[in-house]
Amino acid sequence: MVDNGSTLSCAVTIEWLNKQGIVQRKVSHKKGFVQLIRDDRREMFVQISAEKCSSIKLSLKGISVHKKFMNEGKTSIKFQPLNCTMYLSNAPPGDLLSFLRTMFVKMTGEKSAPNANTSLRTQLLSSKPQQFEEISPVTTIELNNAMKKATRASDTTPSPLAGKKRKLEGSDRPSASKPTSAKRLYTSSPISNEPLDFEQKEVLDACLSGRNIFFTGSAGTGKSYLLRRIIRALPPDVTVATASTGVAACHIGGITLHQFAGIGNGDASLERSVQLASKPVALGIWKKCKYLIIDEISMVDGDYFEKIEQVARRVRNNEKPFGGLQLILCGDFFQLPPVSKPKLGESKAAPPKFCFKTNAWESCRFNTFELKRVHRQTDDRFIKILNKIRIGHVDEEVTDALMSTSKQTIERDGILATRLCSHTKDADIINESKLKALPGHCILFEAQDSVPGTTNMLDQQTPVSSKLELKVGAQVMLLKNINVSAGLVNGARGVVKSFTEGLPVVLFKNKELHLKKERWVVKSASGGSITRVQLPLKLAWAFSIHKSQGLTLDCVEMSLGRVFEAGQAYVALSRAQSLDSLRVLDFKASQVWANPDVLEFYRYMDQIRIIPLGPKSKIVNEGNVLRKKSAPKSKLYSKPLVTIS
Ligand SMILES: Nc1ncnc2c1ncn2[C@@H]1O[C@H](COP(=O)(O)OP(=O)(O)OP(=O)(O)O)[C@@H](O)[C@H]1O
Ligand SMILES: [Mg+2]
Repeated sequence: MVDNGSTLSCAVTIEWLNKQGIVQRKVSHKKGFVQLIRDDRREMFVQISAEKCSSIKLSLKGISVHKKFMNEGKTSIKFQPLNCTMYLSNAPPGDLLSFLRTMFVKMTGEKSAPNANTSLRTQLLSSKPQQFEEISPVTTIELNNAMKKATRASDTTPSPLAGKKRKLEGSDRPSASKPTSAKRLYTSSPISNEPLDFEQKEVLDACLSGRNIFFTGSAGTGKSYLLRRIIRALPPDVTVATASTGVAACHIGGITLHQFAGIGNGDASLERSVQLASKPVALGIWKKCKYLIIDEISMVDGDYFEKIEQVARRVRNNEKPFGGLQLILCGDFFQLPPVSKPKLGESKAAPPKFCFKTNAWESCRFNTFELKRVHRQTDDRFIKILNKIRIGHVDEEVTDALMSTSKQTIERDGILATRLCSHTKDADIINESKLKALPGHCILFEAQDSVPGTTNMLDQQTPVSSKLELKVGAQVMLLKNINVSAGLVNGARGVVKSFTEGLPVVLFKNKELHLKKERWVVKSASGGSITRVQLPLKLAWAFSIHKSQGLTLDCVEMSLGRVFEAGQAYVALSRAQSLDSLRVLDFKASQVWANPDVLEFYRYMDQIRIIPLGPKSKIVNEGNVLRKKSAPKSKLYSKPLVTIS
């Protein structure tokens, strides 16, 4: 549970060593409870308890903490005077971070505590038994004081939590932009830097209550943002974070659903799929997993979803839905559907089958939530327009607003708009030809991959490619958050101005940045890590709409004449942050439609109130797709169909 930071539930092992360094006593709890407390002299202790065991108190005087793996839910605390070490593992990373921060902040403030100087003699002479109390939550003042002290003392005096080696984490990296673990203790704080809105908090609490959860919401409501927080609130050893596509998986630090399931593309028979999932590595993961998280669920094929549900029950030997796993799914079915390919011998692909149409979905009995507060856009008018487009509703207001963007100048400081294309090939051709047309030589940046033979896999699963060619004048996009407050975030657009020491200098919105290589870590299905080191850039004259799903883009233009999927126009338009940073070249109402199955699904979802389509609507069913033949003008359509509160 996320709390005030003074308690932690995780696996705990404590080892006491003798003078020769040999373990003379060891205590291990798979489900331990660790709490920060202090006695009446205000001395801080950590208390370790577990069911049916007596608790242990260890004084926090003279400790050193190894925090390098805190993001993986692991840390060790060495109690020098007691000659013992406590190993914490499988801790929800967010909780562990709060816990370490509370410990650090409280210990930093300790010297000024009023009772701190009470002499030991007075204490010993006192007839009162030693009293302990819980540590109170960290206040903003305490946090700021601790941060100031840490900054002042940096690099000279070790902090109370400094590890023995005090090696800056990441110093072996080619980039200096990764914060140290000590700095991350403050900056990646789940309370200060990554606030959740009320709706997001509600979903987080529901996820921690053990129920199967599906949360949805329009583009930019912070679904992926919240998912990252949920992942950090769950015990990492038993949590598998996945997404339907490699890039989306990388975005949340996970693997693809296909990698996790280990049954190939799911076309094999159930028996064969069970055999595949029963291979040692795959089986180990299936059995260990307790929480299965899937982002961009709209793109998971229904048949595949059904297959993995059956496989889960078989390999986990448990007849509950998904073999008793807790499922946390997230996505917006009004965005891109599963990619359906023609079956062998057939010329046309079958209409996409969504997960929500399967028995497996039904059996999971999801608690469903809809996030309504949009964070990507702030302009209410644009949000309203996007919400209409989402459900395939185009009226005069929508048409006028989008058509009026067709001639506006959105370019600034030589940064051109990114063209979103309905077909991947078109985007590739535009990028290649524009780069070729620039004067000067190309500089090639090749990725360094930690495991040979993983180039294709890493091309799929990281946003950066193995080979990147750049010239002065190249239009690029930043692929990592470098400095959030300065706007140097994933999706920021820029132009290459020069090269210094072989590395590009890029001008982003009024901000020049000397780029360095960055590291991407991809988890392999067996739990290992594969890394790619590359510049966090990609050519950005054009992108495919499919590749843009999930992104927030600075400055975009699009021609939607050749869109071929329900929701494709919505995905493209909703990447923009405002109408001022968007140019739609040839908008027509016919480019926008929603899938009728999706409309039906949302209509009946508990939390969503959809005003029924009226009899005057000119909505025609074409196969599996709902197309609007003309922009309806009736009064009925002057209201958005989805009520937005
Ligand atoms: N509670 C919040 N406070 C501040 N910013 C937020 C919050 N939630 C989300 N954001 C920001 O809003 C933007 C959109 O978030 P995110 O990409 O998670 O949305 P999404 O719902 O996953 O969108 P899409 O459906 O397009 O994938 C991001 O820049 C994110 O950092
Ligand atoms: Mg998202």
